[in-house]
Amino acid sequence: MDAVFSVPEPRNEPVRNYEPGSADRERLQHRLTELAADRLDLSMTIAGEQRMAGGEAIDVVQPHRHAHVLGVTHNATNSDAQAAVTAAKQAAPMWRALPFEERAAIFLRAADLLAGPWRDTLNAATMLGQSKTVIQAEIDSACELIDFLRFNVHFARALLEEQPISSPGVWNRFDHRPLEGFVYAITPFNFTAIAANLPAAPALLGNTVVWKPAPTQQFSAHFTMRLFEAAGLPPGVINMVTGHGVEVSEVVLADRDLAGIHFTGSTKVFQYLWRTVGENIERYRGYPRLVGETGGKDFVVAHPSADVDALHTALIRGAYEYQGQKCSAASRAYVPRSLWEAGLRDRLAATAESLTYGDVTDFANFGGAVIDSRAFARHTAALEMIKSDDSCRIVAGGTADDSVGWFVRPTLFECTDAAHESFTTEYFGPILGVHVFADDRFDEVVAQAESVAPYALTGSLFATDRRVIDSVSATLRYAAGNYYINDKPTGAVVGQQPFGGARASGTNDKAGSWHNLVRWMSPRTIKETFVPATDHRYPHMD
Ligand SMILES: NC(=O)c1ccc[n+]([C@@H]2O[C@H](COP(=O)([O-])OP(=O)(O)OC[C@H]3O[C@@H](n4cnc5c(N)ncnc54)[C@H](O)[C@@H]3O)[C@@H](O)[C@H]2O)c1
Ligand SMILES: N[C@@H](CCC=O)C(=O)O
Repeated sequence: MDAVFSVPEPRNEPVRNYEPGSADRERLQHRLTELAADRLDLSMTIAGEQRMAGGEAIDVVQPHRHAHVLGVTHNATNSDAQAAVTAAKQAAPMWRALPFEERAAIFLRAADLLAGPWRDTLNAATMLGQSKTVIQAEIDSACELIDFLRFNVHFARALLEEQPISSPGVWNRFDHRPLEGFVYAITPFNFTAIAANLPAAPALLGNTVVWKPAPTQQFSAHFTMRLFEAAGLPPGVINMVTGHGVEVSEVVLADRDLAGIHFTGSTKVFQYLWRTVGENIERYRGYPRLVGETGGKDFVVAHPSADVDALHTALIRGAYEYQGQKCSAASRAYVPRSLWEAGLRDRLAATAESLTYGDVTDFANFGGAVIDSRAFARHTAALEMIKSDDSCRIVAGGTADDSVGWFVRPTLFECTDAAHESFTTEYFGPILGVHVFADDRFDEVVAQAESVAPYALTGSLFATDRRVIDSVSATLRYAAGNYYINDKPTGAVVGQQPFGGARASGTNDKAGSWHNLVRWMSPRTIKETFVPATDHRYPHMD
């Protein structure tokens, strides 16, 4: 077709409420029951074929009811990884030859399928497999993923329009090529939307992908792959391998055609990937693009002028929604003594104690369980360390119970030592430390908070004094890639608050924005001269 297409204008997908008695709630409950009754084979998908990986079996369970197995997956072996790499390379010429509009249509169709008939499936799978409440699943596996798919098309279309200027007699053009080779997408357990976006964004731009989801997210990843297929994604474009990834990386990171890594997860794993790519650098055809969004130690700083009601809600939601398992979760707060002792401490403690964590299929619960036994052990160790340290004092929670599910109570503790390891280490659970300071030490506390942790992902300032907002925002300019004024540090919306952090938190390539998409293109500059020179001499030579 000869046309310069425009693409549909994206709008953020409205969040549904699932109130008691609503049709949305009834349908979702039905799907929850259906999915919980199954025990799926959670296979790989390579060149469009589903087959079980060759390594040891891994049970995928409900974290809030760990005896309930949702499905079984297997660790991918070296030869499974090799098959996925081969499939990605074989599909590349077909996929990159397809016009952008055809590729975009597949992802726009996936968005519409997810907004409609697939919504309950992805939400139910995310609730059961990752222990998200209905609202946490809805903002992730429905709205954020729909937004990623639609906004990526919009931003990619704008990037394709970027063209150089031309002088008389010459036509200069950019050919926005996909990368030469394949992309390795490695994704975390905690967001179904991130897991889907990491392979989808490079694929939209014409790259083929080897995708390795987290085993603890494999249940919703399985349905995500089916969604892409239902939308018309050709075989081999996204090849999903299962398991822990160690053997997959042995093959993928050594492959000459590795063109990029799209990673979200812990800082430690990203540093391993970066280091290994560095060690292998002479093997590759080019320089692999390394995009990684990683851990955080996200802060809330309160000024004495802060609105206490807003601060209270932001701390509770920011720290305890999804059991503190958002990379953006508030895990350290700095609160002036005047606010703390005038009632904020008691109020926060009472609210934290009142939060119910339980089976997420009971819609009355505020939260579920932490993801697995490894996370549970990390949190219980942190709680023991905090309890045994004289500079810290538990104000609420502090207990955990893994008899039915991996439950860690919402925990609030005070710590007099603002450099304590609990203010620098990411635990990734519902554990919030508060450093209470004399009001006249505010500037000193902000300066210390700015760089005490190695991360720079999200952070919030609560203040009503405009001069304070101005000066603190300047001091904290590099302390967070997503910085909030009078709001919680979680809940970024695609297109509105492009997400990502710097320092140890990642490469800050802002998922769901053109900043990220541009990493998956390798422009070729074309100069065409209409009437080329026919004499090699210059006028000054006459
Ligand atoms: N900055 C962000 O946008 C963002 C978003 C979500 C999560 N996170 C971070 O992710 C972490 C939690 O997620 P997680 O527990 O899934 O992280 P993780 O680092 O343990 O795992 C991430 C992925 O890497 C895989 N992996 C581990 N070793 C590997 C290897 N050698 N080769 C290939 N793959 C390998 C895992 O199986 C998983 O798929 C937290 O640190 C959190 O802050 C960051
Ligand atoms: N984008 C999400 C966090 C993603 C990481 O887990 C938020 O803003 O809360």
